[in-house]
Amino acid sequence: MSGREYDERDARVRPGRGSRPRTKQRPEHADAERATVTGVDRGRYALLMSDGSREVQAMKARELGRTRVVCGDQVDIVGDTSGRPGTLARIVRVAERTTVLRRTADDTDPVERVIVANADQLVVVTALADPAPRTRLIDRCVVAAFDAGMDLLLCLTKADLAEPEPMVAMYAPLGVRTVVVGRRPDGAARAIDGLEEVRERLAGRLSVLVGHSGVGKSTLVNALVPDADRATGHVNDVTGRGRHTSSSAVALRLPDDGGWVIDTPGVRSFGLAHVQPDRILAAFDDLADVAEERCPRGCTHAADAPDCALDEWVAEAGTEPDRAGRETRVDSLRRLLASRAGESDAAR
Ligand SMILES: Nc1nc2c(ncn2[C@@H]2O[C@H](COP(=O)(O)OP(=O)(O)OP(=O)(O)O)[C@@H](O)[C@H]2O)c(=O)[nH]1
Repeated sequence: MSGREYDERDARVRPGRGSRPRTKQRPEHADAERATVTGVDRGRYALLMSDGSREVQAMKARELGRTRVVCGDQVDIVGDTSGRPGTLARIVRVAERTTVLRRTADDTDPVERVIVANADQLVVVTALADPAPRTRLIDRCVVAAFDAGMDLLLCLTKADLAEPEPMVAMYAPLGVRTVVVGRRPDGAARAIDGLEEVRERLAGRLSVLVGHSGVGKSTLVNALVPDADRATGHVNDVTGRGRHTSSSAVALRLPDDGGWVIDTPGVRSFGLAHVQPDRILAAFDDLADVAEERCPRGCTHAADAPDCALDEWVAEAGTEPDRAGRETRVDSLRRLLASRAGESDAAR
């Protein structure tokens, strides 16, 4: 027996579930380090530390709940950030995104999901021939880029097979910048004319590449990033889950600090259902003014819209070149409005 009296210090209280004090504040993780997401595969993330020092594999911390983490995201990580084989860090924060690009909803997944974050340029790769250019994807990309606040670059490939002028002329009225590449006559696999200009356009930016199968996107990526096969942000075999699936996005760093490209294999278009037609019209400020002042209420501005003032505006042009210029602008707007509505090339 001790010589002192019992007091509350002697009472051992085991708090029940309900009374356990819970921190309302999430832990701050002041020691977290910043990294860029370069690849995603079923709950595992490939990251590159912001200082470029090492690649790290990570998983999402539980506290992030259902927050999606996508390629291009800036994240804060804790835990084992050594990047040594077999280690997994934890992602505890996702930085606010400057832009998001959404994949189109499809039959297997009716939800439009964010697939890339923080990209500032959308590069639509289109062959001038073999396969013949299809404008629908380009038009949809123009809308997606405008809506996401990204620049659009049209990269025309296979210039050795067809002249680029008609395509360049078609997109110039929309303010779309174009680069043209093609295989050199000597035919060497990685010898591509125009590659330097592409590099200049990509320098210092985070660009997303999109294109139909067979347009030469892989050829371009391999020429830009000579070790692309190794440099892909694939998730390694920490868990035996294997490589990224072919449809997930992968971020690649261009040599000599030349920027980043995100390749989106299997992603052929982007969701536009959330883009309001007014937002598309707003991209054409001259037409938006006319529409606001003179179109009937609820006008769709489509080619078959009754009393759409844009047709009058074209007819009013004083000179022939002026008229042709106005007509091209109106046609472009209508093409984009139709592409948002999901009309096919054939339907138009
Ligand atoms: N003539 C010519 N052929 C090219 C050029 N670039 C690529 N090709 C060929 O076009 C075919 C398709 O090229 P890829 O780079 O595999 O095309 P991709 O867009 O990556 O296609 P997927 O892998 O299906 O997504 C290949 O046979 C290439 O050799 C070019 O500039 N000129």
